[in-house]
Amino acid sequence: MRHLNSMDSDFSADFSALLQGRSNDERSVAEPVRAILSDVKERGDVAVCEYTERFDRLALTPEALRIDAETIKAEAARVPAELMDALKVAARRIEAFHEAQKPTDLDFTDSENVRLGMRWTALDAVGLYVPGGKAAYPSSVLMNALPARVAGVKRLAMCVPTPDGVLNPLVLAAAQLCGVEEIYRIGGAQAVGAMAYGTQSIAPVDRIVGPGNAFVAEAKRQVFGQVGIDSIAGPSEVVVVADGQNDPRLAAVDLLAQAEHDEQAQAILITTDAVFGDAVIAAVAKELETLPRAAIASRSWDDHGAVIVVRDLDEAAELVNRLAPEHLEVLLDEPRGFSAQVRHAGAIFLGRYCPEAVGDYVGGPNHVLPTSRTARFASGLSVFDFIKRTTMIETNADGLGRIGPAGVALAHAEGLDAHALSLSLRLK
Ligand SMILES: NC(=O)C1=CN([C@@H]2O[C@H](COP(=O)(O)OP(=O)(O)OC[C@H]3O[C@@H](n4cnc5c(N)ncnc54)[C@H](O)[C@@H]3O)[C@@H](O)[C@H]2O)C=CC1
Ligand SMILES: N[C@@H](Cc1c[nH]c[nH+]1)C(=O)O
Ligand SMILES: [Zn+2]
Repeated sequence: MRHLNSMDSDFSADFSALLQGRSNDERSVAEPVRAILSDVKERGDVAVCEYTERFDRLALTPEALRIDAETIKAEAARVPAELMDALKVAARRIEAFHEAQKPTDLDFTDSENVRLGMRWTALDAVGLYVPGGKAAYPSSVLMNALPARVAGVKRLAMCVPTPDGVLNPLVLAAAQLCGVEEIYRIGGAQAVGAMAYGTQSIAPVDRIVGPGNAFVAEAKRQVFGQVGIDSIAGPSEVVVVADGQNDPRLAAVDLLAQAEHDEQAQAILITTDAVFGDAVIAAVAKELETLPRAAIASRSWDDHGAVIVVRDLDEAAELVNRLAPEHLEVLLDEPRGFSAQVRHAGAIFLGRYCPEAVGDYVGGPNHVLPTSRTARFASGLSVFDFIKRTTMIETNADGLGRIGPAGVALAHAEGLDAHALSLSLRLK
């Protein structure tokens, strides 16, 4: 864990090193991912099966890649009723929030008698990546599938790794709840490749969405162009901004809630109170003594964690904007003023009673969010990832008569005479 203080003379260099640190890690998986993707592209199912045996310790044949309907039903039926109820609470809230995002089409006739429009159409086929290497993510099934359903996508194909062949009943129950029936028990770069290029038994999709570890995130980056992707949603990150008026244990568990996802996850505390910062560091160490996933969380905290002491909240906001974190928690009495200064963050959690875990499960907004500072230009998963725009122009002799001459002039200026003729021959 790095312990920085903005008043120190070497702060600027240390902070830059913190910004740089994780992107170096990410680049290291680019080559292995490239090799896996090209192998899957070339050899299809056979390659997918081989990588699944190697990385998930599961021997498969092409016929067994897909989880059959009977198995889905039987596994989902094992989920206790209380857990099913919890899933439904989450699903209801996620669905309602995404329903509210649906945009309206444009259709109007302007003053020059030209009718203009823009209409939204759902994608035909989408691949949903649900992570499952170090933890199972039923919540990510909901976050992926519900916006796609709300958007009206026809075909939803889902990939979820099943290490050692162990199926997660709640993951399958969540898929069933969302009406997802085409599910493959594969993960990692090989699953992304299979959905992007298609194999003998998996038809290609038009866009791949969903979170995953560094291999999954890099694979999505590399298949972009062949298919669309949502964003780079890699190993989780949180920045917690807190004054000294918080319980150090609460800030500590918020940081660990992120660290326990992955050794590559990143949790950063920014505080105006140095004594509080020290108390949080001690509280993290104490929690790690008993946390079941301490092995993962302590690697993440040691390698990528940071506590940054700043002069004031304005400086905190500046650093948050440079970090462009996936998640930002604002543990202040008046969080709105602070959050108004933040331009770059995937999702913001406001107030002392709104930890990020609210958004991971039951808040409503999506938890599939841009990582590695990509929140500078990217956004979390939403209905917009499952729809696309088509623009429309309709006019008649009158409308063309009004706007056509300017088009003819521009066509001549570009030296494109057929363009000019195409307009001028229609002008009276
Ligand atoms: N940014 C976001 O919105 C979210 C991110 N996450 C992140 O998703 C990730 C989930 O990670 P995992 O549990 O690992 O599941 P995962 O499903 O993303 O990755 C497991 C797969 O990684 C591949 N893999 C593992 N080691 C490999 C190696 N040495 N070479 C090639 N491939 C390898 C395997 O194929 C395996 O199937 C975490 O980092 C978590 O923070 C989770 C939810 C939301
Ligand atoms: N924290 C994860 C999401 C999550 C799923 N389950 C628990 N947490 C992320 O958004 O990166
Ligand atoms: Zn989480």
